[in-house]
Amino acid sequence: MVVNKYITALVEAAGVDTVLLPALETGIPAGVLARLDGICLTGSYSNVEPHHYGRPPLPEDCRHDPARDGSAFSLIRQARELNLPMLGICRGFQEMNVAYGGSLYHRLQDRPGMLDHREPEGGDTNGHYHPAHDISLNPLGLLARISDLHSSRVNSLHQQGIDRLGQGLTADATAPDGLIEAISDPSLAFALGVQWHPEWQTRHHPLYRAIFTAFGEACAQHQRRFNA
Ligand SMILES: N[C@@H](CCC(=O)NCCCC(=O)O)C(=O)O
Repeated sequence: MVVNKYITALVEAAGVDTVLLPALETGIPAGVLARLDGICLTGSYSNVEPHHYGRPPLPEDCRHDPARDGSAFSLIRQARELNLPMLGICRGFQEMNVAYGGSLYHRLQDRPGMLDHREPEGGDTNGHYHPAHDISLNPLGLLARISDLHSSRVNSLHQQGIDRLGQGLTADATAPDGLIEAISDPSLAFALGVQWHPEWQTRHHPLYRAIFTAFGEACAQHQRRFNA
């Protein structure tokens, strides 16, 4: 399943048609991605299983999704091989970092000096996706290039976060507590991951809209080069 806000942002702000791929623990079969022009890895309340980054299991009450892990890591590997545009959001951002050999912190709110990055308790959905903390953008990163911004304020709905940055990734933005909030792979045409949720009401957030617009442009360029 996918929450409709992702589809709305992809159609309205990226201008792309969408297909949903299944979560398969054995991964997405080779050849599927050659027929696509980009992939968007969405958020999920489940967590990447720590054995993927060499850490002990999380507590029993933490939600896992091995099928999602299997699909995501096969999609990221194939997208890198094909230089297929890739946008990772929240869990998708974390999957990208792990796929590049990075690792994750768990329960950021329990770590000294770290902000509580979870969504506010109670309230309505709009409140959950309200801007929660500032980010500083790396002027050399993809995010700064596509948004022309030095800083912004973003929503926050997560308790895991990047510990070790994956090999070959650039840290494109950081939170006030130093947590990496955006990553990119400069060796690919377009590979961007963000810890927050830019799919939420892209019409009202120029940074969020710029992310999807740039992703859509990268997909269109890929189609012109490879699938015309
Ligand atoms: N489980 C991870 C990732 C959290 C995440 O993706 N949250 C958003 C889910 C709802 C949505 O898609 O908006 C973590 O806790 O860090």
